[in-house]
Amino acid sequence: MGAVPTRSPTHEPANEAMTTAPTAPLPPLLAASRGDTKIVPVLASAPGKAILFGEHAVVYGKTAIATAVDLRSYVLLYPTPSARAVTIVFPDIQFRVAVPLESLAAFTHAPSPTTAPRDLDPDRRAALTAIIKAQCPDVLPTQLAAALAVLHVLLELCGDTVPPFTLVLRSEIPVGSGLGSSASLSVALAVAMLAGFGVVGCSQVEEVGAAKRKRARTTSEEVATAKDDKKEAMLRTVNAWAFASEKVIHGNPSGVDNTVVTYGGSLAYTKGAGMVPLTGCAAFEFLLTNTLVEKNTKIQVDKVRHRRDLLPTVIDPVLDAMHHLATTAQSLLTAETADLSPLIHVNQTLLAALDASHPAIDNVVALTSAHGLPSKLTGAGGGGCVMTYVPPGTPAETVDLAMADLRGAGFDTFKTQVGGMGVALHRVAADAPVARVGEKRARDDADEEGAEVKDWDQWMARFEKPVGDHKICDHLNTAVLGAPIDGAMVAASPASLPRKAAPVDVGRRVDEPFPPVSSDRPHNDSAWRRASDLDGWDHPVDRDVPMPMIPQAPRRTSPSQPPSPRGSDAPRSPSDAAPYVPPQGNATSTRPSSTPGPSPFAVAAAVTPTATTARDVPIPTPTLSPADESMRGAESSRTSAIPSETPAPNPLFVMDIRAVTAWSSAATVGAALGATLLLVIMKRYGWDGVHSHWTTPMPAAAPELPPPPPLARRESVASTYYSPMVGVGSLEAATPPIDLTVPVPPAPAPAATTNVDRAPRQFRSWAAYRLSDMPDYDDDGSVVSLGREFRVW
Ligand SMILES: Nc1ncnc2c1ncn2[C@@H]1O[C@H](COP(=O)(O)OP(=O)(O)O)[C@@H](O)[C@H]1O
Ligand SMILES: C[C@@](O)(CCOP(=O)(O)O)CC(=O)O
Repeated sequence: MGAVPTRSPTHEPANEAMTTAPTAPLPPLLAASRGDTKIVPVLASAPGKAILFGEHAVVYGKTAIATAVDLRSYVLLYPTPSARAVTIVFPDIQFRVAVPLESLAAFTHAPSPTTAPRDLDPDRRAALTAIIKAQCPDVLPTQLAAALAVLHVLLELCGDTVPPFTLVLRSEIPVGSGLGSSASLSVALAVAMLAGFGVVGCSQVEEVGAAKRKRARTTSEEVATAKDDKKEAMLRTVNAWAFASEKVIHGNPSGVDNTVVTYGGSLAYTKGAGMVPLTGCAAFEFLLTNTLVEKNTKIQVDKVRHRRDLLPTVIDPVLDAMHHLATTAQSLLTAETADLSPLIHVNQTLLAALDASHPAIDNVVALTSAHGLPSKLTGAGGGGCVMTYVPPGTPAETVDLAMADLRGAGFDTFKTQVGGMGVALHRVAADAPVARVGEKRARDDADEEGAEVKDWDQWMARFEKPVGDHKICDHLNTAVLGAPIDGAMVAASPASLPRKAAPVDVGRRVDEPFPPVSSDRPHNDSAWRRASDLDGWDHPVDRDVPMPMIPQAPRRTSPSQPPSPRGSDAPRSPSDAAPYVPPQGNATSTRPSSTPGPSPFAVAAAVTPTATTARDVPIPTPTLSPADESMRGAESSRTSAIPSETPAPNPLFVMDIRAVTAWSSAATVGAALGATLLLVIMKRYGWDGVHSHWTTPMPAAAPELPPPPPLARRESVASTYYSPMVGVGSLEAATPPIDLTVPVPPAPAPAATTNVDRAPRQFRSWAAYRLSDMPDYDDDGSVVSLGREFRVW
């Protein structure tokens, strides 16, 4: 199937444009209301993202391909007139600060809602940091960065007339793992602020409603054009403000993250040239695996920049190659049976050349390659998440086996699809306490506002609580008001919404169902504690009610180092920095007593017959330049989530790796030659998987290969790959030995050979997402979708 472009192919570079000139005519609401700024309660959300191709290269003007993913951040904003403060609450990273309004009054400047948000200059950054530290002396850099982003956006919008309000952010996106938690925060924050202060939202809703009424009298094309213009203007505004927030957190982001998070779907993005929505291209499934290794985007980007400065003639061609991969992928994505496997594989290799990978990432790549599924890091790398491409026609069992192996190795993994809803506003269902008062506007008199605050505070307590594996919106019982993906912000909302509306899936073709999506989702593994246990945490409700625990992914901890809050990217002193130690093959450690025992996946993996384990996979000891050394010293803790005995069920892969290892050792050259000879013989006798083991799983019948020896007992499921670098979150894989007395089952049938040409097409087409297929309003005016993809929660 070919591409089906449905709208103007290239959008202007909103990120850059908005930094210099106004791009969207905005109501002069704030200027008019200076001294009397009001805020409307808002719940907004934005997705996470995955970069499929071109991370890092995109910083240097190369093209990247990115997609929204189905994990979201939610920002709740509501007035708190009695507080005389701006209260910022980040439950995911255990932070809460109440900034007195008086301290913000010093920032006298004209608000800029009708122009571009400015960058946060160093002086203001220092001043705002001092204000936050005056309230929270122990604030961590992670917390500080996010709080600064909020205050910067706020001051740019309001100048010195900041009203008292509370802002709460909850996220399903693991913090700092390459899935765009900061971009999602920034976009949700931007739209919540812009809508809360009336810059976008209400008036546009009315105009969209008017467009609907006009529709009977005008051609649908005219209406669509008018709506598209409004939608585009709003999205550009949100994107520009989100970019300003991203810059506060990261310094010099390329803009790809906030753009894809704002618009949703998938797109090709080139800094300075804008983005091209990828419509009409083949959908495909992929896995996201969290290595649970903390990474820091800024440090990763600095590291690549440093390497490029050192070796420009070497690194520039690498970046060019990444660009070509991205543009090739862009074309291939429109092909009926495109197989992106080689591109994924090469991109990962190039990222490793930039020193953006990590042993834990390499391990995920190895584990999935053993099943014929190519993987690459996604985002900044150095930890974080890995995306695994599932080529069209891959048997479901292959994916399941790969996922079981990944989980058995201690990684978080889940299935997802490219594309998804961008930024959105939500409406609370009718029977929720907040819905009753939510219809009041901030222009209500003081008494009514008092009642409103009370209810919002109750609801905020709900918003803060963990929700386990459920979506936050399920927990909150809200509905999406409008999803401005390629579209307008908000449509007319119904008078009342059902408690939990049935999903509206506007993009799905009935004859091509989605592949099943795992209910297993990553979540923030922030340590939820009793509210009263948190320093400086003045939770208004449920103070003494124990907060339910989110099931924790096992954190790897070094016995010598105390655990620290997740997400900290606090710089550490060089003396704290442990040297980079190569993997200890026989290292054992113990799982912390609080850590749950091995998961069913671990046991399942343990009984999988396997001749070798992931421990045998060599991890090269890096040769570091002095500059790299110092960079590593300054880097946040890097921990390994790699267990010692992860089954590697594809013997060929293991053999391959061993051959490489052997070649690296003069003493085992003979073994390497023997292994090579064996491969050549196997190739000679018709096994053409030799050259492409990473794209083609082992054939069903491979009589040449002896069955792997049974595994009757597994000594441990985790150990250390290399010692933790420094401080926070330096957690080591640990588990007590597991006594497996269960009989060893027969070897599972190997996965069938993948043949994309013959494989039935199982993945639906994105053509269903075309704007022209987009649903419009229901007759009763209650349909609220304007996006390319839309659902009611
Ligand atoms: N749920 C959250 N609550 C508060 N701040 C967050 C949250 N998620 C992300 N952040 C902010 O974003 C930063 C992580 O951004 P980044 O390193 O780019 O990771 P990612 O790859 O997930 O975007 C954190 O240090 C924090 O400042
Ligand atoms: C490395 C980079 O290309 C992507 C970073 O993504 P993330 O912050 O890891 O989600 C940086 C950028 O594009 O600004």
